[in-house]
Amino acid sequence: MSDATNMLVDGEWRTGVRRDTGDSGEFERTETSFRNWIDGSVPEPGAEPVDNPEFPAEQDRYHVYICRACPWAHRVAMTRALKGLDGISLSLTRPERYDEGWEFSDSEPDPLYGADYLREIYTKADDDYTGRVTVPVLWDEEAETIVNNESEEIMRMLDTAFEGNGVDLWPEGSRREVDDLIDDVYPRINNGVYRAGFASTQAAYDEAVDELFDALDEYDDLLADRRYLAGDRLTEADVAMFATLVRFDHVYHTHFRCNRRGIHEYDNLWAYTKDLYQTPGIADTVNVDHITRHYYKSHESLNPKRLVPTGPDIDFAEAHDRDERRAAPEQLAPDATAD
Ligand SMILES: N[C@@H](CCC(=O)N[C@@H](CS)C(=O)NCC(=O)O)C(=O)O
Repeated sequence: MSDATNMLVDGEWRTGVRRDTGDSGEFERTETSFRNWIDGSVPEPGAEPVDNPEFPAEQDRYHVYICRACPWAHRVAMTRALKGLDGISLSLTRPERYDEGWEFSDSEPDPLYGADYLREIYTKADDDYTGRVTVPVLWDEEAETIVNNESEEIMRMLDTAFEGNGVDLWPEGSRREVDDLIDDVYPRINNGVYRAGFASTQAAYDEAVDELFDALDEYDDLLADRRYLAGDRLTEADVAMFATLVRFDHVYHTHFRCNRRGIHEYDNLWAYTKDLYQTPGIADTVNVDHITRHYYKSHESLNPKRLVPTGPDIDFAEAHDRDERRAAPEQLAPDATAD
């Protein structure tokens, strides 16, 4: 079985490139390709800080390209905001992605090079590049190259290599637990919705949906007596989880057919989603209009008429009851980062 994608091949943009995806009808995500680390990053619990003078940890040297619709890019935008890394600049692609891939718009032009398409940023880094042109991208303005385009690694770099004026999302003492949570949430929930949405056989879809809702039920239970996934501190695991939960009812429920329940129908997951949304710095990173426009307009195979549904009528800013599960005091008031 194969499916078509648009990508760079030897630095040239190609549409409709066939990719093998296996016989089972299961969606398989391809690897990303720029995997450098900023000097001083700590990639894993117990690891020595990375020694890489090529990419020093100077905030004003770096830029992140994201799309507000993308859940992987969203983790990076949230980490930047919560950690208070104002020095790292950020810019947006337009939400829709058609045959030309991610585009910049007149209202949000590329601030560095005035590029029309994100693929120009990839070929500036490597004029022979073969691969998908994805967000997020961590760009080094001085070396004029992509440092890394893997969200989990960028999140970890922002958290460990740079001094921000906000909160530490990977606290000593819970690092292993946070990584175990991220490793559990990724296949079952973050990528679980995609496995359901892009399944191409009934069996693959059924299995993906069962696994997804088993995981959601489990996390709803876990959040009954703890404010955040790792206890009473907000961590990278919450950032990763929130990126999927905040998209769920508007997009994954309908577009990816994850419609057994909405997040607003879970007591704890819904209150938790509102709690995180209302954490200073987060709401500015959420753009429901970009989220809905992206998914419903960009995946022609799932939604050929590209109509954007108008519901559901839910409000992330409404009251929740989780305040009494207090966070550690130093985590309560990060300086929100405007972007
Ligand atoms: N592994 C990457 C995945 C990023 C990713 O798949 N981003 C999507 C948007 S949600 C994208 O840019 N897709 C473009 C494409 O596949 O051509 C990460 O987590 O950073």
